[in-house]
Amino acid sequence: MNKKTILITGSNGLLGQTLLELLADSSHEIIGCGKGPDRFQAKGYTYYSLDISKTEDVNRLFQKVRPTHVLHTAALTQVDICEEHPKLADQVNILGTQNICQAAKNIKAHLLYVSTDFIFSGDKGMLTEDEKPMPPNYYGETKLKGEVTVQQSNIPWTILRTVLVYGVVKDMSRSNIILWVKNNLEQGNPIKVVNDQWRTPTYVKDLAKGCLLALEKEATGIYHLSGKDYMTPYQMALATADYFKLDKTLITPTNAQEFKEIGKRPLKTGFNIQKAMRELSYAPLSFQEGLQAMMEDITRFEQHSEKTI
Ligand SMILES: NC(=O)C1=CN([C@@H]2O[C@H](COP(=O)(O)OP(=O)(O)OC[C@H]3O[C@@H](n4cnc5c(N)ncnc54)[C@H](OP(=O)(O)O)[C@@H]3O)[C@@H](O)[C@H]2O)C=CC1
Ligand SMILES: Cc1cn([C@H]2C[C@H](O)[C@@H](COP(=O)(O)OP(=O)(O)O[C@H]3O[C@@H](C)C(=O)[C@@H](O)[C@H]3O)O2)c(=O)[nH]c1=O
Repeated sequence: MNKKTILITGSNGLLGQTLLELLADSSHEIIGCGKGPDRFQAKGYTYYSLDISKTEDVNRLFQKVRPTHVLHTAALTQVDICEEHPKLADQVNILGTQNICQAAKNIKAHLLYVSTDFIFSGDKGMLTEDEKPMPPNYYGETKLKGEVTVQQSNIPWTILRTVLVYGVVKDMSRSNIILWVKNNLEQGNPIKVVNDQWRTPTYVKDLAKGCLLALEKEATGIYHLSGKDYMTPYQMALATADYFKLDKTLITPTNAQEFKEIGKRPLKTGFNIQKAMRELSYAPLSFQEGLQAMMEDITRFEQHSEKTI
């Protein structure tokens, strides 16, 4: 196998830290980069602080480490912040991706860009890769602009779209619905959860494995990498309560009409993952298996933190 130099942007994030964990014993050279200091703090990679919106910094790092493959996960992922602060979203998700694209082009690297179901309108679920994008919020618009930049880059490119990622890593920059449900129910807080949005929730390790399958196979084009169960957040919340043996009566169904979020969420998304299963041998866990795997991750972190106290 030819040795690769894999640079991961946003390596402090949920997906980024999971990738670093899966690549810990890789024979390739692994480069992590993110805003500020390294928050994963483990072995097996070299970390550089990099704000992707700083064009010169991006060029300097790429010229220094000369990655053969770039896994671009960095983004402003808080949908409501993107809606309220569009210029900040532009800086990170549009200019940042332009910077990564140009720097990758200068060294002829293979660019793999992680994108989202939020580029789609929400009129139709279980979407294939050729569905027409129509973003319902500003975050989705910026991620779609990133896709267009990548597709026009004239270097080997891969777009890896995913949906409602859940999981746990050492130091999280944002929560996710499963952790949010679990933590609220453990504290006895009543929660209202929408039952008219539809997703295929994705366990973060499945997503990371899918990204690495595409990278190893040098696959190009667009792939949908998500979970395989088509569910509402309300169903996810009930399943989470059942799994962690928490009080389901604290969960009340609501709908997107009543539950107002600043950035409009698409009603129906969810991905048809047949292409990734066929061409990448992608094989995600079921939601139940994902909860089990996440539980094991949480236990491992709790044991690790007891050791380090
Ligand atoms: N989470 C989800 O449900 C979904 C995510 N995606 C996509 O997957 C990718 C990874 O998401 P996920 O890991 O969940 O999100 P996270 O928010 O956990 O990770 C994103 C990372 O990007 C970093 N980042 C933000 N701005 C910059 C910047 N200017 N320069 C460098 N790094 C920056 C963040 O830094 P910091 O930690 O300092 O904030 C964070 O570590 C994203 O591209 C997202 O659009 C797609 C669909 C669903
Ligand atoms: C906080 C909250 C969320 N929800 C529902 C609404 C929403 O559909 C779902 C997820 O909640 P959030 O709004 O936190 O997640 P959201 O910002 O919708 O997550 C998105 O993140 C970006 C990065 C993506 O790319 C998307 O694929 C998607 O995963 O849970 C409730 O029903 N009640 C609540 O109180």
